[in-house]
Amino acid sequence: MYAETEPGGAAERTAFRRAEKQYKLYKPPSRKGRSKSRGKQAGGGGFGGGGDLSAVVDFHALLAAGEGELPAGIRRCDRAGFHLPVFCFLDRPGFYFIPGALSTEEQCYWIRESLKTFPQPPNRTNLTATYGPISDLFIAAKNQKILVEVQSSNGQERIEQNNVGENAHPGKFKFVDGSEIQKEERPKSTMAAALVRKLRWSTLGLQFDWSKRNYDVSLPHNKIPDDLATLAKKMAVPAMPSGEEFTAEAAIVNYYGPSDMLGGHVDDMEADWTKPIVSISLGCKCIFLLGGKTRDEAPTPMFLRSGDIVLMAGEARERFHGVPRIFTEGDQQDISGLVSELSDDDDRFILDYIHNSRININIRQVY
Ligand SMILES: O=C(O)CCC(=O)C(=O)O
Ligand SMILES: [Fe+2]
Repeated sequence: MYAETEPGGAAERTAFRRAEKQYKLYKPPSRKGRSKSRGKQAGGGGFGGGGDLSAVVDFHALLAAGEGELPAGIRRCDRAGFHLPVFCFLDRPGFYFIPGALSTEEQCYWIRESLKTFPQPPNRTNLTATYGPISDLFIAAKNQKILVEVQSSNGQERIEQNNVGENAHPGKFKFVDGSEIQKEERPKSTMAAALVRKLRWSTLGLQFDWSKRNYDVSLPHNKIPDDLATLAKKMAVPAMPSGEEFTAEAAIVNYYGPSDMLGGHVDDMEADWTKPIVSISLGCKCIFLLGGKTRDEAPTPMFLRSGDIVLMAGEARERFHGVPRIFTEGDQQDISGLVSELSDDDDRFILDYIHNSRININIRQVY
């Protein structure tokens, strides 16, 4: 999603790139090997290397261990009046980690919203450039619809309108039932379920323009949903300048499949860096790298799990960060709470999706 700016060949020249590569290529050890390394996971800062996860900071383990057991460089920075435990790094001011900030029920709610509501026009997604605005993608996927091109680029109708049913939308593509058209009549067609899998991002509120790497205020947009804005305001408190309140104006929702990663980048398109980015993790566990102001500085790796919230404000806004690895295999996802909460038949599609996916909602005050 974030363009790789370094030319080919530069991939491993920096400490950040090396860490990215090492974690991206990490393979879980065999069961025997895994039991040997158990208990080594709550390491301190810095990238230990060696192809294992022993250097990855595990804030859930630190929370369980209690305050006396914190590794050097990590401390609690709970805020009076803020009801959740907060961790931070002594040498990374402006970065805050709130483990387990959301209940399982809240996580399920935001996963549903991320799949059903957030990709709805006028919000744009990575699919918009190819297919135009797509309405009700999630419902279409549940109903096994197919998206077909109904008008070729030269303007000719490909399919008679009366075949299309009620799901027509204004672009050149429409959802149809598989039974409604012959295979040979589908010059360009994709299962709606496959398109849900191809979702990589959606943008809420002020629309971010990835090609210009800036907000395009001329694009039509809805304001951030009230409940998301309220959540962000509440969770931003530990990182806010005292006496000020966070106003959610834009959000990027990232959807990660099994081998997806987010390359190291800095989010610098918002005017006031004293306000945090409020970043919510949902679904499969991942490794998050928090680096320095250049890629030469070795990043600190940490696990992000479903329900964790990270805040990046002030100096932390200038730090490279990224997600080199999500854990979709076997027992590594840490989504057992979600699995039991999503046991209704109605949630089957969501459960199938989240079994090997991660969603991140990061909310920003732009001005
Ligand atoms: O997925 C994440 O946790 C980080 C996302 C991020 O850094 C971004 O969208 O700018
Ligand atoms: Fe970011």
